[in-house]
Amino acid sequence: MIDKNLFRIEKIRPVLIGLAGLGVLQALLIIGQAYFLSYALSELWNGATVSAQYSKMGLFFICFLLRQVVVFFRDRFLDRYAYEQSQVVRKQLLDKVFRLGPNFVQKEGTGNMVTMAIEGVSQIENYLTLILPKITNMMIIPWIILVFVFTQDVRSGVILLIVFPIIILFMIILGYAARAKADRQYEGYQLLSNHFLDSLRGLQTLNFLGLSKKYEKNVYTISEDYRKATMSTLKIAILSTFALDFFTTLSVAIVAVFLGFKLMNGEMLLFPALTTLVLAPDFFLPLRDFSSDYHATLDGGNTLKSIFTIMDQPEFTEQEGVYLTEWQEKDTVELDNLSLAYDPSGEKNTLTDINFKWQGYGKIGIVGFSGSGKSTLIKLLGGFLEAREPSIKVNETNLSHLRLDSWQDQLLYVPQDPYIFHDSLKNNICFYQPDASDESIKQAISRAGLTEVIKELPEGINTVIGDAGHMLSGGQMQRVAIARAFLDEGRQILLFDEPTAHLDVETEAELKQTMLPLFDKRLVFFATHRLHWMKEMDYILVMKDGQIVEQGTYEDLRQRKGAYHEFVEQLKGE
Ligand SMILES: Nc1ncnc2c1ncn2[C@@H]1O[C@H](COP(=O)(O)OP(=O)(O)OP(=O)(O)O)[C@@H](O)[C@H]1O
Repeated sequence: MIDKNLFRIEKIRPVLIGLAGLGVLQALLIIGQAYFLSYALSELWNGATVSAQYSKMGLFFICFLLRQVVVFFRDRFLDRYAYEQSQVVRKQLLDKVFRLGPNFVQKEGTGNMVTMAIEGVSQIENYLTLILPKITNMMIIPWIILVFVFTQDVRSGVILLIVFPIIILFMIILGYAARAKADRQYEGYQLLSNHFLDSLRGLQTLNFLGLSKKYEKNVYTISEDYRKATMSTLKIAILSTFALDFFTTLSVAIVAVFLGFKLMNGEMLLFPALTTLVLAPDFFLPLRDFSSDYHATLDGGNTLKSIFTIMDQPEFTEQEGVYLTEWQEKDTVELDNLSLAYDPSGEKNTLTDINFKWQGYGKIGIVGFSGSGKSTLIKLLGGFLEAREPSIKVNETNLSHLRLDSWQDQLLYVPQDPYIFHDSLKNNICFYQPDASDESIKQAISRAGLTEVIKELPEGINTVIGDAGHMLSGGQMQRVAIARAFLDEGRQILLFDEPTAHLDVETEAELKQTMLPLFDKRLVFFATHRLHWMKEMDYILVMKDGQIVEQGTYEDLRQRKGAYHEFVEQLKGE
């Protein structure tokens, strides 16, 4: 019944112990309330004066007030604790997602990740605030009350004791049903989040293809499924609340009937009978509280479970103490029979038996058909992916991945679709070099062929671009990424993944002239379909089905008439 994931929340144990202490205090105050109220009423019944009952009534009110004060301060503390811990969970989640890298986000879905980190974390806050006091109260208060009831009337105690497990059994059965429904609802929620974001992103394409109407239906169906799952969870929730209310009311009524008979038969005095009767609803109250909020917390519990499942995802192998010095002429990098899979637990490799060695600076071209593994190789070199074995050798160091600050700080990565932040064009260009001088920014802009583009922007270089800002074309975005590269001359290792795929031939030819000098005295990996770049490369890797099928200099490959030649001929034929 208690969610194991709760124990993974920071400082939860002292909080639970504190809540248990408050539970004991509340139970004593409940008993105090019932005791003094019943005492005063039975004295009045026996003919005592009202004024003689002031002290008992005063004690009753003190117990009552203290109980409210305890609950008030407990809830205030829990609100703060739940807020703080939900922020901690959010931070842990984001740190973990950063460590797991972009492939993980791709696999899980960006929409799902975003809702989990924003709305999901609020659900966790709600979950903690509701569930923690309910659990501790349920485990403590009824038992203390029960012990007291036994001291007053054994038969009533026995009735309460028998009914308690029956209600728990009902709660478990209905709870399982509700959980199954809530799990389905949560899956629907994740699907809906991903689907919604994908649809928004793809709206332009869908419109273009004339498919937006058809897709509208798709979105409607998924939303409807989610609505149905929510309604079905609610049905169970309402049913279980009704069942619990019915059983607890029935139990209190049975206790009342037995007490009534005993009173009529003169087997019992009014005071213990009244105390027992007043206490009976409070005996069941924590159980009802727990179960009525249980359904409201299921989504929070599910989010917590999903977040901890992400936290448990295996990370890249720890390579502590490895430090790679700045890349120089003498340095070597070697991939020795390297194999890699996006899903390391699966059999299928994306890259297989990759062998390649390079020393010092140089331009290495990577060519191959779509899906041959070029981007994957670039991502491996960028430290975003891990090989199956430690098959990467940098100088004398054997590594299974290059996610090392000392390596990544030297890198400059220009992907196929560079990410443009919602920020000014200037800040987007200064991404790697926030302190760059205006002069060097201007130079980088000019070399990346962005001068004319900037002239057309309403606020020039200070125009806000990216999502919800001024939109750039694919080619312009690539040029922003290339301008980043021009600006940061300190980085020695450049990784280009189709950096000119969105550019027209003329722009590309212009850019090529300014880009080539950037490659001097650096280690450059350049993946592309545009074969004219290969003439400029010192060495070429030809990839097919995740393997390097041929490698050598441009001249070598041309003369060899092997895989490269075949690739060129096929491209010509297309
Ligand atoms: N994130 C991913 N998860 C699982 N498989 C992936 C992922 N990214 C790529 N793949 C698979 O890995 C293989 C190689 O893809 P990769 O993107 O490296 O090819 P590529 O040669 O760069 O293609 P392109 O020229 O079209 O960019 C493909 O079969 C692709 O489906």
